[in-house]
Amino acid sequence: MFSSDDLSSLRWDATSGAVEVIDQTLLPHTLRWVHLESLEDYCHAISAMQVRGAPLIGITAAFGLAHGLRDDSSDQGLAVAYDKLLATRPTAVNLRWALEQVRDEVGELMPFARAEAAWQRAVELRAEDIASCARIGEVGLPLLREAQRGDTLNVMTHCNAGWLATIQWGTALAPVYKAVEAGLNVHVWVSETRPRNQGVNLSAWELQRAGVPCTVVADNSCGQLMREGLVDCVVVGSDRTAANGDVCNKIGTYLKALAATDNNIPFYVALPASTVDWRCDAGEHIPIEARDSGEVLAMAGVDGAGESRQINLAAAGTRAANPAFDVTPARLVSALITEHGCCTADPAGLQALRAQLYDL
Ligand SMILES: CSC[C@@H](O)[C@@H](O)C(=O)COP(=O)(O)O
Repeated sequence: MFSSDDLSSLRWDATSGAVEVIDQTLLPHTLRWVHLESLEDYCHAISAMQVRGAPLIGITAAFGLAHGLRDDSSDQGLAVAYDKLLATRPTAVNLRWALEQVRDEVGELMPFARAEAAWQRAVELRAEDIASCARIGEVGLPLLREAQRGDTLNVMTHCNAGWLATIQWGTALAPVYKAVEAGLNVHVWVSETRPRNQGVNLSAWELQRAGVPCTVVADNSCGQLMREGLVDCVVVGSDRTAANGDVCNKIGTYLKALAATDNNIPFYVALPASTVDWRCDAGEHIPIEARDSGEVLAMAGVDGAGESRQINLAAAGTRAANPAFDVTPARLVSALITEHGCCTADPAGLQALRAQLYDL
């Protein structure tokens, strides 16, 4: 029996040791679960973005490392699987964090005991992620209440930081789901998030599925909506937040933060503590993934008959650049919403969070 309920992005079967994930490259048109049966399957799922979103990337990698240890639990097997998984995507720090959690758990064990211990740790990390995200929702809810100016609470989000990007609840969307649960009249502006379209393909899909009213807009529309007073607050997730409060997130986040600041609109970043990179003192040191230019020059979707199609947008030979993330300076972030409470996005706020985490 697979572990999870309906609204979960990764499920596992305790008896067979199988793991399944939703293939997010097929959404919103097709909901298909794929079995991950080898270390290579896990690496492919992360690098091809069948799974994506910082927390989900981390949990998937944790299960991947456990799977790799089933095949080779020697020191060398552990190192090889760790390195292969770590190389799948560069920006989301949860990948390294989750791999370290598993490696630290099993590294000192005899090889024969490693695979099972790694599996147990991956299962725990999955459960912890669900609890953290639910808590992020609770911590963020009062901020959303405070931001609401009319009958409807209008939240803007970017990319997908909902349950598809985590296991359940999400980060940025967790307070939204909690607000709906609390009976607030919520509407979400979903920016499409070119070039991979996580907003229109994933956030709109999961919000609609949950019955939350939402409207997709082109990325370029967001500043104008803010100027017109149609946005009460912006909430986004993060792939890596530096110890000074600089926030790295999906490309386009920075522009939203600038527009929000210019319009006196709160700009919140929701993230689990595992997304803070304590070894990184400032955003400029965060590696920004450069993805294939084809993602900018072509668009995928389905035609009127429901057939998958990829269409070219540009003339042959057109050059494109595709930085997948940007860094929003801490000064543009109203607050960080974590499972441990809210903190200011500055060295003091992060230091206080760290002290809470490590009992300093
Ligand atoms: C809870 S997810 C926060 C971020 O990981 C999310 O906003 C994002 O940027 C995801 O990027 P992606 O390239 O789709 O993995």
